[in-house]
Amino acid sequence: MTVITEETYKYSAEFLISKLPQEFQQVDLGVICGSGLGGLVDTIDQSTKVEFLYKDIPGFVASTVVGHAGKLVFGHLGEFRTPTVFMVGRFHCYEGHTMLQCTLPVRVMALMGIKSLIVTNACGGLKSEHKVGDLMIINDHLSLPGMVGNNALIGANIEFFGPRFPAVSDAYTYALRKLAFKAAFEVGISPNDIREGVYAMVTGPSFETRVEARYLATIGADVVGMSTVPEVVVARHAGIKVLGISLITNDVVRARGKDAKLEVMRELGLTDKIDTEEDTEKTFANHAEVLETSAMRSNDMQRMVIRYADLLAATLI
Ligand SMILES: O=P(O)(O)O[C@@H]1C[C@H](O)[C@@H](CO)O1
Ligand code: HPA
Repeated sequence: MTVITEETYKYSAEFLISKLPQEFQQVDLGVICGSGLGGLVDTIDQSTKVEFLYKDIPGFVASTVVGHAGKLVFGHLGEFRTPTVFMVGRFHCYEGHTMLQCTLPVRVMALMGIKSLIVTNACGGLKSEHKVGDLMIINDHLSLPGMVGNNALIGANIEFFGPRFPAVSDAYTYALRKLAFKAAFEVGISPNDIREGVYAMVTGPSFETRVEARYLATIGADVVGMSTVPEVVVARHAGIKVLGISLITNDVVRARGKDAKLEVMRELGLTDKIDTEEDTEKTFANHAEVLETSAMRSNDMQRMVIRYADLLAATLI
């Protein structure tokens, strides 16, 4: 396995800087586009944008998931033309990449000067009040892998980026969350369609079982996904402020599912012995539905991110 050291990050950043025009050698904002959400780069000034395929950047691994283009794009975002670097497609642990490989681009962005990062993702909603297509501003996360030994910062600490024991109890900056809601309302997103809550990370790639989904909801999660948290932890370690936006692309199964015993009792006419009625509702998560919902809502999310970038550029946060 390739060893990733401080030099690896610096080498990647120097490679990019050597190929970029002056205006993008230092960038202010980073954006990580989740499943099906890469269309944001079609909204930037196409005449100045510069693209690199991940496979051509030293240190980067390949992106293998449908809906993740696999390119790093530099461009001007919004009316204030904020110099921005976009990851169009991210790396996930379930692709077989380590946490260090998945988060390498965040440290490269840190070396290129970003002070602020927007992470977006597609996720499953765990709460009955969620609707498919709702947006959620992340206000906290629950890292299932991180809690059981797969934290993105495991290994020798690179002091150059940050301290051995960084605090992440306030990983999602309050002022940025406020700015994101302001941006959302200003572009016409209804308060009924955007929420604030907790993102739980699981590694995937299998979706949750029904009881896993109930468990996640019980321990405090509002939505569940397979990414984001490692990037956020590494960004916070490097002192980068983070805004997280989730798009609820599917309703995660919370029902108990069909009860085989009851069904057979019904079939044999033993109905007088049935004393409970089980919930038989069930749906199955699938990646096609995730991409379909992303496509449906990506326009709103793009307008919100553009407005947010302008509000951010106009403030001192
Ligand atoms: O990159 P994100 O977190 O948006 O991708 C989600 C999680 C899985 O990779 C995939 C499941 O459909 O979409
Ligand atoms: O239901 C889900 N579970 C986990 N990850 C996801 N990413 C999109 N939807 C889901």
